[in-house]
Amino acid sequence: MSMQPASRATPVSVVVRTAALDDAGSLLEHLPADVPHDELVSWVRRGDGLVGWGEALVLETSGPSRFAEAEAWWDRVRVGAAVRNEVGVPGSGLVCFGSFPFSDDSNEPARLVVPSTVVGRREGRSWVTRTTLEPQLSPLGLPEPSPPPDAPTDLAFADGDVSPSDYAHAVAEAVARIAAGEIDKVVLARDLVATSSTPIDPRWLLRRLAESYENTWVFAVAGLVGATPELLVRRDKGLITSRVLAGTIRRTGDDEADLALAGSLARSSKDLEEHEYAVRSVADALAPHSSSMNVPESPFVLHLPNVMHLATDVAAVSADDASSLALAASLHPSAAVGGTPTAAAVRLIGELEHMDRGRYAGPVGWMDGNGDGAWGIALRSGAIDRDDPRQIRLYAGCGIVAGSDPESEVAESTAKLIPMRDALAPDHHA
Ligand SMILES: C=C(O[C@@H]1C=C(C(=O)O)C=C[C@H]1O)C(=O)O
Repeated sequence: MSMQPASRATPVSVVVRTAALDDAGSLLEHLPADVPHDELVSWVRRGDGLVGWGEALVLETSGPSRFAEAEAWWDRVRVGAAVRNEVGVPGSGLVCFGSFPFSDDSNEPARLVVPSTVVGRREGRSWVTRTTLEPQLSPLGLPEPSPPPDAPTDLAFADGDVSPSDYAHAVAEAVARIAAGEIDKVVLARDLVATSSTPIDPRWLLRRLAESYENTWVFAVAGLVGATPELLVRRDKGLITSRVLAGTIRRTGDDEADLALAGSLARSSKDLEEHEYAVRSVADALAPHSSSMNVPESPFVLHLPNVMHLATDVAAVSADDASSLALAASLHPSAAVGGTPTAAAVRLIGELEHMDRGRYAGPVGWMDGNGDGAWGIALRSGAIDRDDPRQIRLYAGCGIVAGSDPESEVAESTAKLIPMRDALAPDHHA
């Protein structure tokens, strides 16, 4: 591992080799047991995506300039990299993974990492990439499969910095501020701490999440693990896409009742209004970087096992060379996790929320040497404690608008915690 200060002065040199594989099979099953858990990375959806491990290069950065510093660092790595890539699709060749704190003044740094090994799969093509600091004649095969991960043991949950009743109070105060005309929408979150008697293995969580949440991107970067249904931005050659979510309903478990609820969600003026704020914030941020854009007029209902969301897929044609990370930086924080208007909403979060979100609700994802990549919003996730990996902090938040009810928002946040709570639990099949 090597720490690189952010400066444009010198290219960072790495040697990158990508070779095609016949079929990578299940990506998550390649993650090895014998590397430090916080060095495992993942971005997987329905079997496609990238997993990786080991740290060829790492950057830590924080504060308001964290995105700009990450971009500058990536430019230096791109310039200095010697790449041999026989696959040539986005995500092959040089790749970094990253995860950024939500707030400019978080105590937690952003982490960017170029893994030593990445295994990728996209539309029937598979590959492996090795990155080293010196040219090396290392074999480009896959490691022997590791034994499967163990479940956490003796799991216990405790309130985090924001208890459910603290949360209800904060929501009530936010509703008052909205009624006073200070702001239109603010997203408030709370946390929950889970403790196991053994270190929590991200491989366990990733497999469990991927099994149940196929409509999500299952991610891990530096101990932040989750399954997000919300894609902040993807740049794939010239095409930019974003999946915006806002407006939520809890599922009952009864399919027929849930369908009726989905219908009411699609007609609810409170949810449609909340959704509209979120879509507009994304379309406005992408406009300067695109030549044409498609914003569907009305949202669809995205079904997840725990909740349903109003969802809109925005698509645009890239008009400049802004990288996927630069686009993510210009979109963050969208109204889905900040509020409207953005600056006032972020200030109100600082005033009412009483916790450090860390990397929850920040961009998480990957980028390749061409700037293509995908960045999700780190939702439905938890951060494994760096000093005590038996502990994980889970987060969930809700968009508060005029008419939001504190108790319903507590219940909605509880529903949003289900994916991680279930993923931590011992296997129900066993
Ligand atoms: C903030 C979260 O979710 C966001 C808030 C939503 C809402 O309030 O309806 C819906 C999806 C996400 O954009 C979270 O899951 O923690």
